[in-house]
Amino acid sequence: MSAARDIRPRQDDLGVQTQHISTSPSASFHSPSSHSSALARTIPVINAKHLKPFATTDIKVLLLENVNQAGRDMLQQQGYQVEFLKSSLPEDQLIEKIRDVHVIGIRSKTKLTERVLKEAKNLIVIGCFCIGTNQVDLQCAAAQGVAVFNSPFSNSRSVAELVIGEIIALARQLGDRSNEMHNGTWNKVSNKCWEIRGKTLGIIGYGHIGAQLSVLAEAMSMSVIYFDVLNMMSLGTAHQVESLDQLLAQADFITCHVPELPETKGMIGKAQFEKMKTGSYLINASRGTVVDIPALVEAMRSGRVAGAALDVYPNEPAGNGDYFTNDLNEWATDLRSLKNLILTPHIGGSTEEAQSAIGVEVAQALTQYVNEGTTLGAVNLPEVTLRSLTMDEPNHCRLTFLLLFLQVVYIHKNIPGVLRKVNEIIGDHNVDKQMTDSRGDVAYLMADISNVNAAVIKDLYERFESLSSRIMTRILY
Ligand SMILES: NC(=O)c1ccc[n+]([C@@H]2O[C@H](COP(=O)([O-])OP(=O)(O)OC[C@H]3O[C@@H](n4cnc5c(N)ncnc54)[C@H](O)[C@@H]3O)[C@@H](O)[C@H]2O)c1
Ligand SMILES: O=C(O)CC[C@@H](O)C(=O)O
Repeated sequence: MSAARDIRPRQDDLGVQTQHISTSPSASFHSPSSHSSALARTIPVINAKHLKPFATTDIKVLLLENVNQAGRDMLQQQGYQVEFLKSSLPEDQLIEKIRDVHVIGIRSKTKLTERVLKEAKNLIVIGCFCIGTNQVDLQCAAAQGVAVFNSPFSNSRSVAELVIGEIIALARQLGDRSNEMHNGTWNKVSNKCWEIRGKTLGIIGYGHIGAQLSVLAEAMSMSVIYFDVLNMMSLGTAHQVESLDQLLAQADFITCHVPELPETKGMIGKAQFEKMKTGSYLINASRGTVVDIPALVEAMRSGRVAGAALDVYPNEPAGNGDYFTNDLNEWATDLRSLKNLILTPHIGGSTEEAQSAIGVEVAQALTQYVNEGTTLGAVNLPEVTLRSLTMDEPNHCRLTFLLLFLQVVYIHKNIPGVLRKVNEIIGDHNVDKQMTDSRGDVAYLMADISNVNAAVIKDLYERFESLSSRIMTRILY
C-alpha cells in the first residue's frame, strides 16, 4: 500500500468501494489500549449519512476559541482537514460553518444550541476543550447521535491555584495596592488586611476543583468546610456541612465550584449575602450565572462583603478586546468602580499545562470516536468501548487487510424490544465481540463482526438504517 495520501475511492480485493489513506505511522492514532498503534493502520470510516466510507482526509474538523496547539497537531496528524479560528463565532456564522463539518472543537464561549445543532447535518462529535459542557445542548446532541466529550479535570489544579492566590490577594487588598502604585500612589496600610492562617474557607461544590482547593487551603492552615449536594469523602480535616446556610454563616472566605445548572443559577443572591459574616469574601470561578452580580455590588457597597474575585460572568465576549462594558453586562461599570474586587477574564483554567493537557485529552477522545467508535468519557451518550482490533488479535492479518473485520456502531432510541431486532440482524453474522449500554433514551451498541464482504456490509447497513428506532449507523472498517 502506498504511503501517499489518496482519498479517491478504489475497489479493494473484496470488491467493496473503499478509500485509501496514508500508512504513515504519524497518521495513526496511538490508542493507549492498542499495542499495534505504532504500526501503520488503515481506518476508513463510513459516515452513515452518505453510505460511503470516509478516508481520514475527508474528515472536516472546525476548531474554535484558540484550542491548544497540542490538540490541533494531533488532529492534523490524523490527516483530518482542520480549520482553526482564534475566537468563537456568532450564531449565524456558526450555522454556516457547522453544516459542513464532522467534528467541532470549542471551549466555553461557543453556544451549540438546538438551532445550531439542527443545521449540523454531518456532525458526529463535539469536543469541549474545557470542563464545562453547559454551552452545548447535550440532549439535543444525543438525540441526533452526536457524541460530546470534554476534559473533566485537566484544568482543575490551575483553577484551585488561582483561587488560593485570590484568597491571599483579597485578604491583603493586593489588587488595590497594585493599582494605586500603577497610578503613582504609595499607600502603606494594614487596616482590614489579614493573614489567612486560621480563617475558614467555605467551598460550595466539592468536586474536582473544590477538593483540590481543600488540600491546598489546609496546607496553608485554613480550616475548610464545604457544601455539596452529594455526600462526599472529606480530604484532610475538611468537613461537610449540611446546608448552604451553615456554610454562609461560618465561612470567612466563600468560593463557588458548582456547574451551571438550573439549581445553581443565582445560588448566591441577596438572601445569601445577608447570611454571610460581615467582612467576608466571595470568589466565583465557576460560571457567571451562579452569583447575582447586582446583589454582590450591593453587598460590597454595604460592607457586608469586604472583597470579591470574579473570573466568570453571565455574558462573556467571543474574543479578546475592549468588551467589558455595560453593553455586554449592564452592571459592568458598577463592578469596575468597586474596591478590593479582582476581575479576571475567565482565565481560571488558562495555564500552559492545563491547555496542552486538555488539547491532548480531548483530541484523543475525538479521534478514538471518529476512528474506532469508542464513547468512553462521552458526557451525553452511554460509555461503550470494545478492545481495539490490534496486531495481537488472532485474526490480525484481516485487520491489516481492512475489510475482513467490520465494526458496526449503532445508536438507537432506547425502546423496549429494539435490541432484539438489532440482535436478529447481526445474529446471522460472525460476531466477535459486542457491547451495548444505554443512557436516558439513547442506547449505543458496538459489535465487531468478522468475515464480511461488500454485500454483507451493504445489507447490514440497510437493515440497521431501516429500523424505526435508528438514530445513526456508522460502519468502520
Ligand atoms: N474559571 C474557569 O476557568 C473554570 C475552569 C474549570 C471549571 N470551571 C467551572 O467550575 C465548575 C466546577 O468544576 P469541577 O471540575 O470541580 O466540577 P465537578 O463536577 O467535579 O464538581 C462539581 C461539584 O458541585 C456539586 N454540585 C452540583 N450542584 C450543586 C448544588 N446545587 N449545590 C452544591 N453542590 C453542587 C457536585 O455534586 C460536584 O461535587 C465547572 O462546572 C465549570 O463550570 C471554571
Ligand atoms: O477555556 C475555557 O473557555 C473554559 C474554561 C473553564 O471554564 C472550563 O469549563 O473548563
